Formats: sequence, structure tokens, C-alpha cells
Amino acid sequence: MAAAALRFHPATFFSAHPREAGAPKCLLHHCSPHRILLRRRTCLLRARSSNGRLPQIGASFGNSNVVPAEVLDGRPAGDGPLEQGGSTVSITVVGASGDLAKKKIFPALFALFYEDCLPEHFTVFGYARSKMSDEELRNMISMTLTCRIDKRENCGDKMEQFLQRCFYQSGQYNSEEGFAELDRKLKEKEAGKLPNRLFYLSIPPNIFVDVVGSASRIASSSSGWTRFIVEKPFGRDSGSSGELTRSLKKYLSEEQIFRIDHYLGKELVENLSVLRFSNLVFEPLWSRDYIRNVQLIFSEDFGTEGRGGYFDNYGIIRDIMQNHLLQILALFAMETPVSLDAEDIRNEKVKVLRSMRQLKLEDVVVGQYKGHTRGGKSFPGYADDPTVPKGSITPTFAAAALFIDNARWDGVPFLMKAGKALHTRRAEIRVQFRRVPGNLYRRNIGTDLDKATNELVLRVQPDEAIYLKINNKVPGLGMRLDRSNLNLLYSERYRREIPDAYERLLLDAIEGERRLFIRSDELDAAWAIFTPVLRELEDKRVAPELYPYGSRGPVGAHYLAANYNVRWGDITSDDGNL
Ligand SMILES: NC(=O)C1=CN([C@@H]2O[C@H](COP(=O)(O)OP(=O)(O)OC[C@H]3O[C@@H](n4cnc5c(N)ncnc54)[C@H](OP(=O)(O)O)[C@@H]3O)[C@@H](O)[C@H]2O)C=CC1
Ligand SMILES: O=C1O[C@H](COP(=O)(O)O)[C@@H](O)[C@H](O)[C@H]1O
Repeated sequence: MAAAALRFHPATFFSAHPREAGAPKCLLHHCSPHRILLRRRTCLLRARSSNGRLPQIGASFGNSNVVPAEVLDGRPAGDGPLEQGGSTVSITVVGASGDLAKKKIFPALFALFYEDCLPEHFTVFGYARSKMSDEELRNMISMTLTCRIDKRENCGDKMEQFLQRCFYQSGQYNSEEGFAELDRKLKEKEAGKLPNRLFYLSIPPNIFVDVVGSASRIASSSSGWTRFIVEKPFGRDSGSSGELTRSLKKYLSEEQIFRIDHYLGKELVENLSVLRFSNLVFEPLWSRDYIRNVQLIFSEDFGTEGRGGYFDNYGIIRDIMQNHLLQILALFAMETPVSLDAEDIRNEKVKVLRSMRQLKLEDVVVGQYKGHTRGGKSFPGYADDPTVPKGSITPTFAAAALFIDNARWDGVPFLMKAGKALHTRRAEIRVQFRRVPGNLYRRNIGTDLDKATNELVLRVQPDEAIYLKINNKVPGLGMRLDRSNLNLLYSERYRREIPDAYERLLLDAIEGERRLFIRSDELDAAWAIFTPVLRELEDKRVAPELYPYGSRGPVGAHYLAANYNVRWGDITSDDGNL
């Protein structure tokens, strides 16, 4: 397709939500997936012109490949009125000296800049208490920037151009002076343009409200939009989460708050809805009639080293299950939304969450890793971390059985398993189907028919893949069946590098697309499922089952699954060499 045919009118992009404070002339449809699709195509086309390769369309656009001609107005990308004179976006990373900012946020912003996905006029500010000059911030950032795709042309130049747009302001988090000085500098950079401001709160949660209070009062945009990305944890339970929401809403409207769950920005999680709603073969099977159980599995092969102070106050259920895995579950189980608009999708997710049973203590297993020596190397236990309080019973592993009490999912166990310091790093969604009734080939399968049921696996990471386990005839004159995989391995199918979740989410926040951010009623519903059991675990001081660092976790997880006649899919040997 000729590049000219895909050009668009940039004035329709980067506009605010109508209900946001100070939103200029924004209309809801500006932020529709239709627009997002266009923007994605545009930054990929720009990327193509810089590296000469055609992007993989199916891999990159998420929602659809079709760009209707009526919305392409033929103007060259980047020279419409808004980009020419009109608007600018300032992105302030609050907590710029911290781990997340260095590891994820600045690199994601650079990747977006490299792919020409950021607006033409933008600046990046770091804000934290540490004293730093602009130059020192740039040095700090430059240590973590990489050209994601090797041998890209001009990467060094692009890095330099990006760094020249990065500035720093030191200040206290509850200080009016710090934010007033930031505001002054922002205005200087914004001169003459419609100012839009995005604040990324990459700071410990106890200072969220201070920062929002000061920044919103003193450093909000006077005429454009002002948005805040808030990092988890969003409280520790229903009460504290509600309190946080109420405090934030003293200063911000819900439309200004972008609660991030970076798992929603992962490619395979985005693809979950595409797989389900755009393939006839899956949706009809997506219910209790055909699905026996669903498994959501997260494991890391490292412990909490260095983060013990944070982790001990939360534990694995709050760190992974209540947010990342539950969000995936909601997307997996929701009814077909009216459209791909954020509110339609979030409406369906919240219905699932509100239909879920509160988790019961007997449906939970908790574990904690202990020190282990393997191959002459010693791995420390969780409790050996000097930042972890002595005698801590905080779980570093948990398994749970959850249920959705609605017509579609009645009686289907949704099993979750999450753990640190396990034998592998992996995140996956496993769907185990029911057995074939009256299977003609049952004699060829053996006595355990459940072992021969179909299983659909979406491997979120690493090595993104979707595969379906089927029964197949082994070639030959006899009639022997085996288990084989219909396999979509992303690295083989798509040559394009998969963007980091933070890139997708930052870009969405800049564009006012809320689909992948958590709405406050979703958050309330999510906490309602977990709060009672978290309280009971703490009140009863339930001792976690110890498991060795690098193992497969507590055996209790298998008993829990067995209670529901389920085998964890990740322990079977028939995944082939996937
Ligand atoms: N790191 C990660 O991988 C992940 C982090 N998160 C969340 O992102 C946010 C930031 O995480 P991360 O970067 O690891 O956090 P850090 O502990 O690195 O803190 C970020 C910055 O905040 C300031 N800070 C730290 N502690 C305090 C304190 N007690 N009082 C005031 N300021 C403080 C420091 O800056 P200075 O001293 O210069 O002011 C620090 O550089 C947190 O909410 C975290 O839960 C979420 C997912 C993953
Ligand atoms: O939110 C969190 O996520 C990370 C895992 O993220 P991933 O993208 O690397 O899979 C986890 O290590 C951390 O404990 C948790 O807070």
C-alpha cells in the first residue's frame, strides 16, 4: 500500500478526554481504538522509513489491520496544525532516580521516540529529591538506553536527540517550591504551544497523595490536559485502596488517573481478546460447556533480593495475583464488549470481577522459599534477606482456586499460581478443555482420558507463543495416537521485536486511551475478592509451606488442584520442546 494513502490528520491525535479538567476541544471519538489503530500504523510507517523494513501488520496493530479510507485525509503525517504550532506533551517522571524509572520508563520513552511514536513536540522531565543536573540525569538515563533492534541505523544520533529533550528538577515530594520550579521550567519549554502534561508516579505508594496534591495544584496544565499514571500497589486491601482512591479524587477526576498494570500492556495479553473474538473456532467453546478449568501461572526464577522491604508488606497475593493475574482472568472471562472502547471493555471486566466469589482460606495455599545449595552455589532464603523482618510469614508463593458465579463459568475452577525463586521464569494462561464424549479412539488413548484432552496455552513470556495440544495419529500402519502441538511461536512467525509493555501503556496514556488502565470500580471489585482471605491469613498467622529456592514450589499446590480434579499444565511432560 502506498505510504501516502496512510497519512492522517495529526490534529485528531493527542487530544484529551472531554471530562478532563482543562480539556480543550476533545471529543470521545478521538480516543477510539479506530484512532489508535491509525496512530500505530503511522508510527510503524515512520519506523519503516528509517529502517527500510515493512512492519508485520498482524503483529503490531492489535485490534485490526483494516484502515478505512474515509478516515485518511491524505495530509502528510506530522505537519497538521496541531503539530505545527499547537500542542506539546511534557512527561514528568516523579521518582526519576529510582529503579523503575531507570529500568523501564526512560527506556520505554526512548523506544517510542525512536519509533517516531511520540508527538513532535515533547519534553521529558525527571523529578526526585536527589540532587542532579540535567546533564547528570542524561548520563544516568543513557546507561539504560539500548537500541532494541540491533544494527538499527542512527541509533546513537537518536539517543542524543532524545537526551537533549530530557531535563531534571530536584525537589521534595510534598513541596510547593519544587513543583512551582518544575512548573516554571515546563512553561519555558512549552512556550507558545497548547501544553499537555503527563506525570508518572514512579515512587513508593506512601507519597502518591502528597505528589498528586502538590503537582495537581501547582503544576497542572493551564489549558491542555493533565494526567497521572499511578503505579501499583493501589492499597493493601479494600479499605486502604478505597482511601487512596478517595484521596486521589480530592485532586483529580477519574479520567485523569491512569492506574497502570503493566501485564495489560503485554503483547499476548492484548492478543487474548483478538484470539477469542476474531476467530470463530474459539468463542463458541469459551464456556463451562467445553472448558474444564483455566490456569493462570506466573513464576520467577529469582527471589525478592533487594526488594524485601517493599515485598514483605505485600506478599505474592497482592504483588501478582490481585492485579496481574486477576486482570488477565477478567479479560479472559468477560462477555463480548459492545465495542473496543475503553468503557465498554472495562464494563465487561468489572461484571466478571463482581460475579466472582470471595476467595476462601481452604482454596489457598501459601509458601515461602528457603535457602538452597545447588551445583556448589548457595541461594538465600527469603528470610535471609536483611531487609525482611525476622520470622516473617509473608508468602512468596501462592496457589488459589477462584470461581465466577455466572452462567458462562458456573463451576469452572480458575486456578492461579504465582511464585518467586522457582525453577523457571514464565507467565502463561492454560485452558484445559473437557474430554471428547464417547471418544471413538479411547482405546488408543489409554485409561486416563483427561490426559488426552485439548489444552490451549498462551505463553505470555518468555518466548511468546500460542499453542494448542491436540491428539494426532502417529504416522504408520498402526493406530497409535500421540499429543502434538499446533504452534504459533512469535519469534518464528513475526520478525518484528515485541514492544515492552511500558511502551504501549505510556503511548496510550499520552493519547488518552484508557482501555488498558484500571478503573476504580474494577479495583474495588478486585480487592473485594481477596481482602477477606488476606485478613484471615494474617490474623491466623498461617505458616507458609517452605520450598527450596529454584524448586517447583510447595506440594500443597498440587493437592489444591487435585481437590478440583485438576492437574497443573506446566508440570506435564508433553509440552514438547516448546
Ligand atoms: N521496580 C520495579 O520493578 C517495580 C516497581 N513498581 C512500583 O513503582 C513504584 C516505583 O518503584 P521503584 O522505582 O522500584 O521505587 P524506588 O524505591 O526505587 O523509589 C523511587 C524513588 O522514590 C524516592 N524514594 C524512595 N523511597 C522513598 C521514601 N521512603 N520517601 C520518599 N521518597 C522515596 C527515591 O528518590 P529520591 O530519593 O531521589 O527522591 C527513589 O529513587 C513503586 O510504587 C513500586 O511499587 C511496580 C512494578 C515493578
Ligand atoms: O509488578 C511486578 O511485576 C514484576 C514482574 O514483571 P515482569 O514484567 O518482569 O514479568 C515482579 O517481579 C514484581 O515483583 C511485581 O511487583
